Amino acid sequence: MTSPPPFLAQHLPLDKATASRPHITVTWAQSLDSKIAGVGGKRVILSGSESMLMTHWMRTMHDAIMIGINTLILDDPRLQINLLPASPNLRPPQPLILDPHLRFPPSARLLTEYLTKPSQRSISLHQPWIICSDQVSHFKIRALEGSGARIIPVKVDESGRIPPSSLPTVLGELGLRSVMIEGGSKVLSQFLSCKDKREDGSPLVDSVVVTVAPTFIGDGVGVVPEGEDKGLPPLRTLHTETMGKDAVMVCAIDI
Ligand SMILES: NC(=O)C1=CN([C@@H]2O[C@H](COP(=O)(O)OP(=O)(O)OC[C@H]3O[C@@H](n4cnc5c(N)ncnc54)[C@H](OP(=O)(O)O)[C@@H]3O)[C@@H](O)[C@H]2O)C=CC1
Ligand SMILES: Nc1nc(O)c(N)c(N[C@@H]2O[C@H](COP(=O)(O)O)[C@@H](O)[C@H]2O)n1
Repeated sequence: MTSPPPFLAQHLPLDKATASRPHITVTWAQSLDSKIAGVGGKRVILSGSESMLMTHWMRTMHDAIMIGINTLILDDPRLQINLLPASPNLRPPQPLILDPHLRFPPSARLLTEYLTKPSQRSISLHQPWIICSDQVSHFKIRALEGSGARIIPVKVDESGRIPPSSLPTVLGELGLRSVMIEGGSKVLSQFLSCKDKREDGSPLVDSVVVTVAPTFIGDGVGVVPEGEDKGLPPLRTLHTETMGKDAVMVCAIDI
């Protein structure tokens, strides 16, 4: 595959995205029993080669990619596009980590690769940007900045959470026109269940892309955390594609 799967371009209207109305895609890979990881958050490779390649295409189509701090700690991901053909026109997205308390370990691959391969900066490696609570101490912020990450303090609600509905503003201020939210479970469920609409009346999340792998995990991490499956919105299927052994669904929130 030398260009993105046509259904992605067709059903993710990223060309319409602007900094004042960034496109928000929520995406994950799950088993038939709705799990995204094994016991204790052990990473499981669910996507086959075809759907994983599709995920890398989707990464390069977005300005940014966002994960929760637990996923960063458990998976130590690179969030790269190494499965795509080498091309100066294809860039990985800007990594954003949702990390209210600054638990980000300086040993994370996202940071160490950025620091140790300076020739690849701005080409294939981005400085990790960490979105934290504005209640975090300046001392903690300076320490992590000193390790090489960019820290972005934002307003939190009474429970210390960054309200999902504030994401479009945060993205706009950072000059990012689109984000692909890749997980994990807590992040996915919060963004999917956010009932606040955008200023134009549209749902917060524009696109939902789910890879379903024909496998059962059993005990493990669900798509939504246990007990938090209330208030999830109805979805409308825009497209289903078979990719190797997997099924990929593109949906929109139906409100
Ligand atoms: N199959 C797949 O496609 C994917 C699977 N995964 C899997 O998901 C698992 C991790 O999921 P999970 O444990 O739910 O963790 P997450 O990766 O969702 O991270 C959760 C943490 O992120 C912070 N956070 C989340 N939402 C907010 C918010 N609104 N405001 C502020 N902070 C927020 C909190 O940090 P704090 O606790 O500090 O408050 C929270 O505990 C891993 O096992 C990973 O392998 C991950 C991505 C994709
Ligand atoms: N699309 C997809 N399929 C799977 O089977 C997965 N386990 C994931 N996980 C997500 O990808 C991140 C790791 O990606 P890299 O190895 O860095 O490319 C992981 O942290 C999850 O966000 N995704």
